Amino acid sequence: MNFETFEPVYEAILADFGFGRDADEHARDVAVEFATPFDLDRLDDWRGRTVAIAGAAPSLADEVAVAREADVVVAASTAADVLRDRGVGVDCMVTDLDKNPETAAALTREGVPVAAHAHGDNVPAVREWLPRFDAEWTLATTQAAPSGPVQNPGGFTDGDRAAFLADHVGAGRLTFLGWDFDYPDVNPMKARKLDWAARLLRWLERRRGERFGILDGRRRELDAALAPIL
Ligand SMILES: Nc1ncnc2c1ncn2[C@@H]1O[C@H](COP(=O)(O)OP(=O)(O)OP(=O)(O)O)[C@@H](O)[C@H]1O
Ligand SMILES: Nc1nc2c(c(=O)[nH]1)N=C(CO)CN2
Repeated sequence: MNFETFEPVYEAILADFGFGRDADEHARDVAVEFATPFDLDRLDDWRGRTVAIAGAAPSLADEVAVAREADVVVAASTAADVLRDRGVGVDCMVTDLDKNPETAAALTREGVPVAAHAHGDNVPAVREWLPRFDAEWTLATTQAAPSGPVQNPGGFTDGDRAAFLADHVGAGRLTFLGWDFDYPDVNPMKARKLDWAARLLRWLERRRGERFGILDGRRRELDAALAPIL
């Protein structure tokens, strides 16, 4: 997805959370200082393949078979640790550097691509961690307009950004593990972020002409939320 397509939804997210676009742009500009270009053609082997998108819901531990069956595994944030602890290799990690940046740094040094996200509320983490990553294996991302080496393939939370990245590089089928939109033990901010993750995934499945099972029973409500935006 390009930024022009993503922008109306981005604007709606900013308005809903009260986040500032200028703060996101500042974060992006900080990331530009540390990032080097990452050619997405390097993810060419995802094209047409089954890509598993691992979220970090507690259910993840019981669903690792979905990852084992996929051709490519993309892990959001702490999902990378859960999968690796269970012997499942991760082909890419997507993170905004807020929980397990050590894992992300280690993955880059192992030659695993990490999509590291800069946004208005994580500038200190961007400054601290991007220099510790192996730049060759780091894809710097923004939710604002792309600039220089910092790209925006679409999405908002770590998990849905993983799905948008897979879509962007031509994934054939997306499968999901570790997603639980009803998980009760999340704070109100996290719950709102998960609401947006669900809306973004609904938008993505509509664009792809696909059906993501994790959205079953929610499509009417999600379409109603998306209608005024799209
Ligand atoms: N029940 C759930 N609890 C937490 N994350 C979930 C859940 N269901 C799906 N996810 C997805 O898993 C991703 C990783 O979650 P985790 O809690 O490890 O990271 P996070 O760094 O807090 O994520 P974010 O900053 O994107 O909210 C989330 O971004 C979300 O897209
Ligand atoms: N400005 C801002 N942007 C974000 C934030 C956040 O807390 N603040 N959290 C995200 C994923 O959790 C993604 N983007």
